[in-house]
Amino acid sequence: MKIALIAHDKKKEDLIQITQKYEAILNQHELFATGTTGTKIMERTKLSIHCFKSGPLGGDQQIGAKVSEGEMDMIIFLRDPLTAQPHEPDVNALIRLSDVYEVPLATNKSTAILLFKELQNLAEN
Ligand SMILES: O=C(CO)COP(=O)(O)O
Repeated sequence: MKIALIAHDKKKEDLIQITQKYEAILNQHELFATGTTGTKIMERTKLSIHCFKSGPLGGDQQIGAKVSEGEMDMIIFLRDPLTAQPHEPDVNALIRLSDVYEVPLATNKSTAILLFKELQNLAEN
């Protein structure tokens, strides 16, 4: 599967920790990320990730373009609901496109873990 990993700054540590925990299963998939998120995950895991631009510089839109082309199967987007983002329209556009194309998208850690567990189930069965 093609999986996008994105986290706002205050959620990056959470995303790093769950990617570490599920590294073995994520390693079997093709990973994408916004720039800073992907770089930080690669620093702390052995995962190989294709990094797009940083979110505020268009990375969310690049991932949205992949969704619209049928080139993204799952998105983990740990949003910070308590901090205003300068690129809020881009964030909303990506979430909207994931609904348009029915791409599973997790916006918090609990849902992300459920999706990663499902990846494990799919690999075992
Ligand atoms: O802002 C983001 C998503 O909206 C994340 O971008 P970075 O991974 O570049 O910090």
